[in-house]
Amino acid sequence: MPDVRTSVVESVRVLLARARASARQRQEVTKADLAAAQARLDRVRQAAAARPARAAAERDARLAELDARHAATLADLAHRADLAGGTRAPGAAGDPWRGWHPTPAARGEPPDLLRVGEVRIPAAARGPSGHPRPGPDHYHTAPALVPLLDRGHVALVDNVQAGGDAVVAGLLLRALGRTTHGQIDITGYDPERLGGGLAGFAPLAPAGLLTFVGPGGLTGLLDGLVDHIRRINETVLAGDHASLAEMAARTGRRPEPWRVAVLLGGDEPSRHERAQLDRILRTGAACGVHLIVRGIAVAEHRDVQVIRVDGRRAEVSGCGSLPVYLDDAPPAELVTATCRAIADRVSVGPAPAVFANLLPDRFWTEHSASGLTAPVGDSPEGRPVDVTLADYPPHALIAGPSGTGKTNLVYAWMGALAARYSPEELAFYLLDFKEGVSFARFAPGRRDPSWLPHVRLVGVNVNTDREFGLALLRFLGRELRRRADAAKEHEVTKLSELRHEDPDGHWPRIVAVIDEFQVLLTGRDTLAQEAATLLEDLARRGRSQGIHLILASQDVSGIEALWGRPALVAQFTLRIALPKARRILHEANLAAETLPRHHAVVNADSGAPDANRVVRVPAASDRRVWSDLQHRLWQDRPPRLGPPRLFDGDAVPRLAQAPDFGELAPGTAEPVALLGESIDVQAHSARLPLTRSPGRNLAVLGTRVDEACAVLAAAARSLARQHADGDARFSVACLDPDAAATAASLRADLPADTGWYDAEGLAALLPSVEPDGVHPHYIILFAADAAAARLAVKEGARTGHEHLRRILNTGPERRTHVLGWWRGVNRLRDDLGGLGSRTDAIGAWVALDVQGADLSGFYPQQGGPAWYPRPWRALFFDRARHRTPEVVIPYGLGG
Ligand SMILES: Nc1ncnc2c1ncn2[C@@H]1O[C@H](COP(=O)(O)OP(=O)(O)OP(=O)(O)O)[C@@H](O)[C@H]1O
Repeated sequence: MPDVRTSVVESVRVLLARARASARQRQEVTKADLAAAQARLDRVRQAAAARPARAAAERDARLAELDARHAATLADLAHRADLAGGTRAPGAAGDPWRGWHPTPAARGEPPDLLRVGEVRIPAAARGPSGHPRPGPDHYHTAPALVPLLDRGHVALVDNVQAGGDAVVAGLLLRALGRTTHGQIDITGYDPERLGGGLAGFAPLAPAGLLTFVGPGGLTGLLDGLVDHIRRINETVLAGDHASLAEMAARTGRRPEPWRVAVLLGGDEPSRHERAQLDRILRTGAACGVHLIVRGIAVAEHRDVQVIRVDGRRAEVSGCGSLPVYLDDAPPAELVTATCRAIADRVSVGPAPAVFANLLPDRFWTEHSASGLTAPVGDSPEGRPVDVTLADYPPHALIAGPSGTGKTNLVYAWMGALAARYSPEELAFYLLDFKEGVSFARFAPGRRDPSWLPHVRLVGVNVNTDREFGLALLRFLGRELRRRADAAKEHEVTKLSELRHEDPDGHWPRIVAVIDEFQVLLTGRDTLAQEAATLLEDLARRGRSQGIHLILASQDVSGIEALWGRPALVAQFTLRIALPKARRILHEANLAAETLPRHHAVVNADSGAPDANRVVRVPAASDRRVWSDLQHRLWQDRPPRLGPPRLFDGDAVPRLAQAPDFGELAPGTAEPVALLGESIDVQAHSARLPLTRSPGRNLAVLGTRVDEACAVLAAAARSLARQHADGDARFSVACLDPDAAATAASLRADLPADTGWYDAEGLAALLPSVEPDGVHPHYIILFAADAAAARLAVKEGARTGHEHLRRILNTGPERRTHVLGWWRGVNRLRDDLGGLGSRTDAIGAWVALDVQGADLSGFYPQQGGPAWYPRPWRALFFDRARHRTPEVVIPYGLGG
């Protein structure tokens, strides 16, 4: 007999080993077996009691020993079962209702099992006779868990209403608490109590998370679920994954919600309904479709847990014959409060897509010869939505009212592209006409020295500097010609062919992004006209040369600016509409109207309704999210790639940092005065060559002292850099005390023999200037007009003005140049001899706060140039070189 007992315990051990080996999944079965072993043991004991008395002592001793071992094993098993239960039903899946709160499973983590009560395992306690005696105070407990989400279905068989209600409510609440808000769709079919059975969950209904189906609706409900299963199998799992759970574990993405249908009684299902029920029970779990059925008999299936409820007690099929004591129903207020909180969260919007999902496993593996393809977000089913720029579609228009996420979408798209294509394959040129610095993050900054290696140019705060937009278009136009010429040379027409013919050439695809591009095209001036013409040319011919434009705009006006040019618009076949964007899609295409927040409609067919693809756009604006990616790419940048050119319209450039200044050296045959920074792509300086020809003088015009001083000082400093000591003569006259500090600091930087004059000194200097044609002499006049009274006085036979005019007229040919500042155009005219006098001695001028019309006397075209003065900008015109004047930014004073 002891052998039998030993074997009983042994078999329990085996059961335990199996249970552990199968990841404790079948622990409930083990418990059942254990209970059976317990029963067998009792029977053995009874049999043993009938044995002759002389065996009793020995028997008792052995029994006692067995009992002790058995009790220890049982306690150990029960303890482990309890622990295992805690692991398999963590947090909201198993916590007691007191203090319960949702604890959604992490991304990719399975929601696992749900607790319905506790299993009671009788302990091997001893009665007064010394025999073991199971009793209510002598049992071990372990959680009774049932598989639902991703695992199966639950069928309740009960007579007593209250117990079953508690199980349904408990299961639903725990399921809601274990999943991310809004990831479960519940459908209630409760024909007898018309939804009363799920009343506490009603707050989920307005958020669309709970739907009630009326008494006649069972067929439709089951048909709908079967359809979901079919669709998910066909299009979501698509043969790549066995189940949504496996897909989530492997990819971290779960594109479909769980669908739980709660069927609470009703008439006997029809044959069709029963067939559909069976289909769902067989195939639903893999697709996240689950049933909680009560009062409807369902076929036995391994995915179905049957709970036979009898008041507080129940038998749960997974727990064998061990009794289960059901938990109380969750408190009504806990149910409603939880549901309300979930509904509130969901109403705010769907769970956002994730930026990391746009990035490939391995960076820089794609080739751009035939185009650029990258996702901008997920489809509502969770699949990446790829967007292509290639021969077709070549260019994109993005539209959406302010704050709908255009910039964010551009970031997401750029991130996805930059991670796929190396800087050899892709180059970005970025321009933001909005106030603010949204693209500045791509260039090195004070806080973060990294940059996005693909970016060659960033223009920020350019809202008043439309010239910079024009400069970018001109630059791209030149690049287009360069590519077209290279293609011609290789006897091909397209970038893909050129790359094939010239595999060693550097021909990345160029993507130029212009945010708020309409700023460039507004204003019916020559600038807008030239910009539109350039844009049209780029749009038309850029497609085959790998130059792609992405234009973004807030409102209709931007699009309208283009609309006047149908040929231009037609090239932008890729349209991206953010919520409530207007006129970007086809007229009959209203998809953007109903788009939720952080979504976009991507349409690669000029907005035709059939080509709509809805995209959930991830948050890519967050600096941390972005800088992680940027740093990775920056670390791997090709060594030859320097930082991008950053043009910041709010920044004041420095002469000392100007590339053109750095290149100046003594010995230049033809000295050049640098006047300020040109508004162009390469940060060149505006140059005034001081050749030996008539008119090579400079007049700076206007009342703004700092800017005038800045221009003159830059000119003088740059000239000084081109002459060895003693090679050239500098004379500085400062006639306005406000300019004294600048003039003095300039003088300190010029050769030691630089002359320094006031009005009196200037009057004495001018008659003595006799150009020798060998040594250059630069006469720098700060506020020349302030000396007018003194220069009007004769010095010998001539007035100071006459000497000045002599120098202006004849000096340049003999290497003597006047670089002067006059505080008004008329004052310059007066110094030149008054109205009607010749102005050609002033071959170049820089206008500050001077109206264009006032410059007409110094400008070849009637009416003067179009110039509306603005702070720290100047208009530079050189008769010898300019057709139209150029806007320059004076270099900052002080270094
Ligand atoms: N898909 C998204 N997910 C999360 N947050 C987003 C998303 N798109 C935009 N946002 C956030 O919304 C705000 C506005 O976005 P964004 O600046 O991109 O809009 P915009 O259309 O460019 O606006 P504006 O035209 O005024 O510049 C930002 O704070 C951004 O972080």
